[in-house]
Amino acid sequence: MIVLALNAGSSSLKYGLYRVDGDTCQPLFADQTDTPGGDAVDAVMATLRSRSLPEPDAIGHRLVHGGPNVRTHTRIGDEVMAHLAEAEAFAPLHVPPALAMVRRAREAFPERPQVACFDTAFHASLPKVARTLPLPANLREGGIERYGFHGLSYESIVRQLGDALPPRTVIAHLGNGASLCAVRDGCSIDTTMGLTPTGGLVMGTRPGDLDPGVLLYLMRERGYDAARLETLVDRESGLKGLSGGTSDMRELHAMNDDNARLAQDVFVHVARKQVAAMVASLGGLDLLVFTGGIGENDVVTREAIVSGLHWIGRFQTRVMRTEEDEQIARHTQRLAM
Ligand SMILES: Nc1ncnc2c1ncn2[C@@H]1O[C@H](COP(=O)(O)OP(=O)(O)O)[C@@H](O)[C@H]1O
Ligand SMILES: CC(=O)OP(=O)(O)O
Ligand SMILES: [Mg+2]
Repeated sequence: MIVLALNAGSSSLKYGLYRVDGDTCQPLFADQTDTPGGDAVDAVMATLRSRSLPEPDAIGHRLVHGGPNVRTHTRIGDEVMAHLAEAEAFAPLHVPPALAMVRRAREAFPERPQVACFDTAFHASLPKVARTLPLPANLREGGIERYGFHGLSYESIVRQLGDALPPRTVIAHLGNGASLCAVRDGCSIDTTMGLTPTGGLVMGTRPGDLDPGVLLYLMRERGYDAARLETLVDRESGLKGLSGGTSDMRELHAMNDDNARLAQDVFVHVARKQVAAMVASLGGLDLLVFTGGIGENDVVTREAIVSGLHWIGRFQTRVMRTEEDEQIARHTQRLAM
């Protein structure tokens, strides 16, 4: 089966065409553009056709959030579309452009199966104590809890490791968005992101964990409303806010500037501290895996994080390529059959 995998992230659309047959997933073409959204589906199809690549038999979409009601990868029908519309509110940076792509792909290929693959699915195994946010029951019952994200990336690392996966692993997905996952015996038992992909580590444009009092202060004393706060925490904070310019780690390394240095130092400080938190949840550490654009390519940042963790004792470190798109293709083939 030929599968088109569409991975709409916060800052890019990555996509790949795969021939999936049982356990083998052969890449035929992969590329990325910087504008996820409905129009991107037509642009991707034009590129594939211009290269005389085969037409997809099925299309798989990465959805960062499925809301409280959809937490397993699933074939897309009208009922799922209604749940996805609800999920927009939980991840306004990611879900609206991804959903626009689902709508356009369903319109363009009404007869071909479409599959939604969720970042939240891998974290369905979170124990109650890790899932629960310390809020009153009426809010918790409304689905306000820790969902966790980057699940397709974590799944792909667990799959690639296979029998080499030790009992206690921390996976660090460090890209534009960044999070950590504590994996015990192949299952997520803790993770740094929460209800939305804004929490946890310092990211390209998101702050990660922030004293909630900061938001209250900004509302009360500085007149920020919800829309202004959303822009602040989704687009203006993190590495970009700290450096006063770029969210791109490569550019930060190349700059000779105090704020650029501060941005890198805070990124490393928080990542190191949160790795230690994941180790505490696991009760020890056998393997630390780095993945994502920064995790895979940035030896300086990796070494800065690991050099502050030697007190943990003996553990292995590995750098692995995230295969989110292959993971989407595999699920799509399985669910489209
Ligand atoms: N060689 C490199 N050194 C340092 N950072 C890198 C390198 N290559 C990529 N990056 C960083 O990876 C980040 C993008 O990660 P990526 O996983 O591609 O993002 P996305 O979340 O959009 O999928 C950017 O901050 C970029 O600067
Ligand atoms: C969940 C998330 O932050 O995704 P990305 O890293 O693709 O922005
Ligand atoms: Mg990504």
